[in-house]
Amino acid sequence: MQIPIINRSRHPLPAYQTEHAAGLDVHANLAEPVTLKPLQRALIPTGLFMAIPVGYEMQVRPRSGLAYKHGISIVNSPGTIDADYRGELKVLLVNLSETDFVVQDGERIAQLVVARHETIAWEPAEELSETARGAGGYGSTGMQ
Ligand SMILES: O=c1ccn([C@H]2C[C@H](O)[C@@H](COP(=O)(O)OP(=O)(O)OP(=O)(O)O)O2)c(=O)[nH]1
Ligand SMILES: [Mg+2]
Repeated sequence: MQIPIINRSRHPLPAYQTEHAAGLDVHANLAEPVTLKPLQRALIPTGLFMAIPVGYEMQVRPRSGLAYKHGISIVNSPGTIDADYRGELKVLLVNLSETDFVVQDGERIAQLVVARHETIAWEPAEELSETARGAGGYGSTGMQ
C-alpha cells in the first residue's frame, strides 16, 4: 500500500529495519535535544504529514529497546493516527525511569504500524447472546 507523505524533517522517512518488520521506525525531528526528567512527558515532533487511506489507521507504538534500556514509553500507547488527520505526526514520550533521558534529534523514538479497521454502526438491543463466560472477567478464569 502507498501512503502519501510530506517530509518536513531533516531525517529519512520512517523505515522498516528488517525484511518482515511490522513497524516502521520514526525519527524525532528536534531543533535541540529534549531532556525528560523521571515521569516527565513531552510531545516530540517528527516533521511528517501524511494521508492514511480511509479504512486504515496508524498506530504509534513504543520501541522495546528504549523501554527496556531507558524506561521510555508512550503515554497514549498505542497512539492512533486517523485517516482524516493532516497535521504533524507527534509522539507523546514519557520517561518511566528514575534518571533523566535525553531525546536526540534524529533518534528513532517509536514505530508506526498501519492496520485496517472497521467502521461500525450500533444496533441497540435489549438482550445479548449467551456465552459460557458471561460477565466473568478481570481474572475470573484464574491466574495460572
Ligand atoms: O500519538 C499520537 C496520537 C494522535 N496524533 C494525532 C493524529 C490523530 O488523528 C489526532 C487525534 O488523536 P486522538 O483522537 O487520539 O486524540 P484526541 O484527544 O481524541 O483529540 P481529537 O479531539 O483531536 O480527536 O492526533 C498524533 O499525532 N500522535
Ligand atoms: Mg479523537
